[in-house]
Amino acid sequence: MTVIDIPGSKSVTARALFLAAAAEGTTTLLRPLVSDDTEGFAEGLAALGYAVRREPGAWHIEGRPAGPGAETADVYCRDGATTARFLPTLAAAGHGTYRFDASEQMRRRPLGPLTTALRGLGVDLRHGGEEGHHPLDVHAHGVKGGALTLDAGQSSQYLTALLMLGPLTAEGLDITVTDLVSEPYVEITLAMMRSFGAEVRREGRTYRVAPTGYRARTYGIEPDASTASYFFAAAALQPGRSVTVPGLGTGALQGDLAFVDVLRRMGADVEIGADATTVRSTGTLRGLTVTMRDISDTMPTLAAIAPFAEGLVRIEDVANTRVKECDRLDACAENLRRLGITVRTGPDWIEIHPGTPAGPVEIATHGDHRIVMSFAVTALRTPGVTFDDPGCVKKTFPDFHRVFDTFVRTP
Ligand SMILES: O=C(O)C1=C[C@@H](OP(=O)(O)O)[C@@H](O)[C@H](O)C1
Ligand SMILES: C=C(OP(=O)(O)O)C(=O)O
Repeated sequence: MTVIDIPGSKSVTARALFLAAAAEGTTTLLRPLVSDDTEGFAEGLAALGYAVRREPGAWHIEGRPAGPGAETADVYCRDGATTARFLPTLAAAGHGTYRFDASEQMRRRPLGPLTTALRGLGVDLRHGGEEGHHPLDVHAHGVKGGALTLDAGQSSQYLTALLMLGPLTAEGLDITVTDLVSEPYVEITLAMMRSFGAEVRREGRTYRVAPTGYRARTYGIEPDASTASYFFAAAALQPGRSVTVPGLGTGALQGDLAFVDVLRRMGADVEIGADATTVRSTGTLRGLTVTMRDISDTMPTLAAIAPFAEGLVRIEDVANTRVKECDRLDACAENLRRLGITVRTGPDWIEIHPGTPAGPVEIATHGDHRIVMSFAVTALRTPGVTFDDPGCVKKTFPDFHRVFDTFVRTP
């Protein structure tokens, strides 16, 4: 059995950075993810005037409950949607003038429901280009709070940003949600807000957040469950193999651990313990129809092993994967077809037929880390797979290729 240590969760690290920056006191984050997304977040905080000290294995953040220390700042959010959506929301609670911009792809990704909600709360927010997209100018003068309605049907990150803003408002926030994708990510947000001292409760479709502020603490970041999916899939795909990921067990915050339930339905042997998860191949991989609305970051992982299943794999309710680092439904279909696999797609679904992928093929990554990491799993049983941009894994896992190669070579 191979044991793999997976780096820290991107989602947990990003939330922890926000909460630490907003808290009273100094927070230490243990085992934060060190990657383009989270370094971009930390550098964004530093540009806003927060004191962030990064040591190997521990990041220290001095909280500023009144908001950014800088009166003006230019913040580049790189390719990270958590950075691009959470940081302008944090800055809105302070006093100053801040400009936010992001990569070309992040400029294309939507944030209109979030900017509309912030304006509804009285935030003076202007778009430098297209409405509902980066770049943004935030003229911050504190947020009074109140009630708002939000459509989070395209991204749960709008709701997460506003929930985390709630304790920093003068009167608290009531957020009523009309639609919501990726709901388990909101559960991560609620759990982490509470562990930094916030009071938040849910009544039906309404989240009520009290104006408590946050308290600093020492916080341990759990391993990234989406990253773990590549190793779980690789074990399920190869007869005789198994993998154990420590630090992700029944108490894990991240919904993406439920990817192992998909592998179990396909025939893998799965054991979720108190503090570790193990996946073993049984030599069988069945087709299935599965909704991935809650865990759509693992859609490419499943698509990449789908041809090896005995029957059709149909993945449903994943429309929002079209507005991620690339259009992931199209990118998966394009690359599977290059490998000779029959694929059909619709607005929010993909169907992958059984077949034997055949190289040599260069995978078109579209700069998307998950396309690389997913098709690296396909490559385990497909000679001749290469990538046009293998380095784009740096977004969430700069060391992916080395760690994955070691995993492949360790029996
Ligand atoms: O809140 C988060 O940390 C995330 C939420 C999800 O996004 P959407 O809510 O946009 O689906 C997920 O895809 C992303 O990788 C991280
Ligand atoms: C969609 C992703 O990232 P984000 O939305 O945080 O940029 C991802 O990591 O797959």
